[in-house]
Amino acid sequence: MWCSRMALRRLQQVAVTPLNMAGGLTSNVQREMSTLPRVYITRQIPPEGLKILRESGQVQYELWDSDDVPVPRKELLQKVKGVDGLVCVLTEKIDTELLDAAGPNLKVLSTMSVGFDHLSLEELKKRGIRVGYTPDVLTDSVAELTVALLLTTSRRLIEATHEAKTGGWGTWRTLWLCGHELAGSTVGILGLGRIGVAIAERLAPFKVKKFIYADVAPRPELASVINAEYVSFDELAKQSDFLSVCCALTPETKEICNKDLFSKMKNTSIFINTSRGGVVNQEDLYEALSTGQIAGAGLDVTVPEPLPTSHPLFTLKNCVILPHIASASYATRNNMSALAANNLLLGLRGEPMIKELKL
Ligand SMILES: O=C(O)[C@H](O)CO
Repeated sequence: MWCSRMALRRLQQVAVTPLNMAGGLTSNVQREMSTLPRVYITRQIPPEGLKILRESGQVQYELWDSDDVPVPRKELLQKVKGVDGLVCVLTEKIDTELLDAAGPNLKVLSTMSVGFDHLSLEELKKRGIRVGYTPDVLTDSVAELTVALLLTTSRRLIEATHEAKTGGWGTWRTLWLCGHELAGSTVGILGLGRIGVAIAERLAPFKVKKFIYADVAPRPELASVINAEYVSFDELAKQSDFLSVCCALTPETKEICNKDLFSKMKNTSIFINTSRGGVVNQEDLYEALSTGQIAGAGLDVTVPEPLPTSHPLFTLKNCVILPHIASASYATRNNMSALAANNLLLGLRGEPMIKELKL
């Protein structure tokens, strides 16, 4: 079964280019098209982006035509040889090995993600490769999911549906399945950016008493939108009833949420992470959750992804784990794919991209 599915995928992995889609072209047109910049797309991205590329007439592209399995590394290293542009998603490591395999033609990389921890920025910069990414278009979707995860965790919804379905629902009980409420609480944001602000804006109507945030430096403009107070990392841990992680994963933030942070949090606090799993030391989180150091955790991101079903975090009732779906709405994923396509085309034309990383 596995073999035949793999074989099918191989068959699906077709080159979709303006050339082979047009059919019956004159040799002049064919010659013209063969000089178009070559682009490899590492995933079957949502239709909006593909449509933009197809209708641009500006590139010839080939894609790994599956959304279910990532392109195998070996295949990827072959396919990128000599390309002018590359569209990737967050599962592909764009590192020295890959850039060497691509060679000197590669001018533009466009990732369909706001996160860029899968990219070796230094290498890209060294080689003068421009990089597009997809912030802003996913802010609403990520904020919405963060609120859903926070409420699911704090009000113990997964446990509750499980009890209801499996016979644990006896008489109405006074303290059964009690959780922690947002009204009157202090919400802390680690890393205040667009997404943190959007989360706070959505939580404010739940009668949150106070928003606080920690970051490398105060961000008065953003903070004023949600009336948030800048505090130290320690104060963030101590004061937050709900702590939402919104910072990017960088060498500085790697495992910044560890024993030290959890030990300072209240044992009634809820920890939420919708940024990157690498920001958290998962052994320390397990310890904090299993010993009651903190009340609960909601994670949309883990290390690794997928998190093996045998992972100890899955054994905990007070840990809600989602499979990295914060931006997963049809509208947002299409917008991300359109932005990634437009960034690529602009980059290949030598024009400013809509959203370009400053390297
Ligand atoms: O980096 C991103 O774009 C997100 O994690 C995907 O939703």
